[in-house]
Amino acid sequence: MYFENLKKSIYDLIVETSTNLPKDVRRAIAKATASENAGTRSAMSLATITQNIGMADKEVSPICQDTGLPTFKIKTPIAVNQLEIKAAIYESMELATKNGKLRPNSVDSLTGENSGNNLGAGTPVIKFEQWEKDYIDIRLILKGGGCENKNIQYSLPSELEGLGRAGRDLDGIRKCILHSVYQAQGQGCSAGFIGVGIGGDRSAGYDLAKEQLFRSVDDTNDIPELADLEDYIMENANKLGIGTMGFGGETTLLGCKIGVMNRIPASFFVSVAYNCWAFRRLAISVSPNTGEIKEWQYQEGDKINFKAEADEQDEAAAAEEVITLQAPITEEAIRQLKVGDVVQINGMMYTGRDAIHKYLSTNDAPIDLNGQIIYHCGPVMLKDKDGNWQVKAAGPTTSIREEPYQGDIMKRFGIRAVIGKGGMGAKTLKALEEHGGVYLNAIGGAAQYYADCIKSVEGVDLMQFGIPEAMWHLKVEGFKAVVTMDAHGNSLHKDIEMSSLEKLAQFKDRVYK
Ligand SMILES: O=C(O)C[C@H](O)C(=O)O
Ligand code: SF4
Repeated sequence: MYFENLKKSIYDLIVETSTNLPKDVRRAIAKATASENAGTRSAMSLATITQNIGMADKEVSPICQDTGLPTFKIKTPIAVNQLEIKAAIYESMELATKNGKLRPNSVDSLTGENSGNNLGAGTPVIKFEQWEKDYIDIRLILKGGGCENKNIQYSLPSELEGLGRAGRDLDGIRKCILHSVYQAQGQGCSAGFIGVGIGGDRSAGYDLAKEQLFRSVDDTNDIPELADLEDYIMENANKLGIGTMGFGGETTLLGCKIGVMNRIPASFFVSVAYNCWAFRRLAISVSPNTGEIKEWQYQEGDKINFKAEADEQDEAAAAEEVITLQAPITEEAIRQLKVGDVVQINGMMYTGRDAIHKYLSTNDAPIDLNGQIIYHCGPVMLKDKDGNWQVKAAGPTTSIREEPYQGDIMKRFGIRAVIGKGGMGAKTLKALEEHGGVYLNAIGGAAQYYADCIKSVEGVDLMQFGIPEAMWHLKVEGFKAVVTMDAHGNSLHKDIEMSSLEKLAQFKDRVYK
């Protein structure tokens, strides 16, 4: 019975972590929502984010389609069999994947093959420790790829853009942390949380940074200097004006936790783990006798329940300014759009992310893409009992990874719009101008919100790349996004990057002696 109970406990932990955002994280998001000015793109994004959290609660479905690299941290009393816990984790992971609570996310690094069940070399990550207490503590974090790609490690001393020299002292550490928030821009689905590790070697430094993400958002650091630095960062990183999704705005950072360990004389690392707003981490205390859950962690304080429905008044006000796009779209219609416009899409869109872009750069498209829309998205899909595909979660992925291919592919196939998040670079911007195309920024992490806009799955191509990477043909209604790069050479991402760099430079002067 112990093993069956243990499996159930771990399964419940996985499902709750993927679908139900912790209370401390909800409070931080609610606070950001209250501080954002009404009518701005950031306020609109936060409204979608909170609605998405409410929808995930209601549907018991993934908050974000990227259920990340599941990482378990486990503490066991001396006599507990750790191999049994590992076996229970593997079985629960497989079941959670089969039930659409996790996206199949484990990919062979050499062949690109998706294992389909979230198991494979190095996945999930499981770390054990022993302790003297009489219960098992199991912590789980589901950290997505977009924010993981924005982690950064500094080796001091270092020259930092906007901030100048960062030396081997508390002030140098301060500069690194501010810089880490700047360099992430909106790409890690800001507003984000950061865990910082000072010291260690390169791997221990990142481990320490990630360990900080297991602290409660509302706790206070035991080390007074670091408690002060955490407050300083929270106050000042929010002056960078990056805002939700990098649209500009008041809140860029939702939490900052800093840990320290010794180093060796020659090395001085500051490692930063960036986590998106979809900060999914929970923990349980489990009985070593029965395998049952004794207690859930991170449950202090009030729980904010966000509504799963849009506010009707807000909707009506927003609808007045929304431009409707229906694919196939003409070049003329695209050239009329400008940065800042809010669009809603009705009709077809086709998913394409890393594998598809690489494929299309040397192969023909499986369908006619002329005038069509590409959506940078790797959804969670499940087959229902009649054999039809159902979309379980479908938010955008970080677009910048497609920068080497995007412009050429748009021109070659006549694609008029791409939807993603975080923006793209100079090469794509130039192609948009030459060819007549737009980049549409969707709200990162809003996987339930967008899944709801998808009315049917009309087909799928290139399934050999696995579920997240295949080309899904989706029929959508009222799919909202913001034009952040237009056909006139304008890019909101470029503008925010420049203005935030200027703001970053205000923090150049020494603060700590
Ligand atoms: O893989 C994804 O679906 C999204 C990823 O987490 C990202 O932020 O780009
Ligand atoms: S899409 Fe955004 S919210 Fe989802 S895992 Fe990636 S960074 Fe996080």
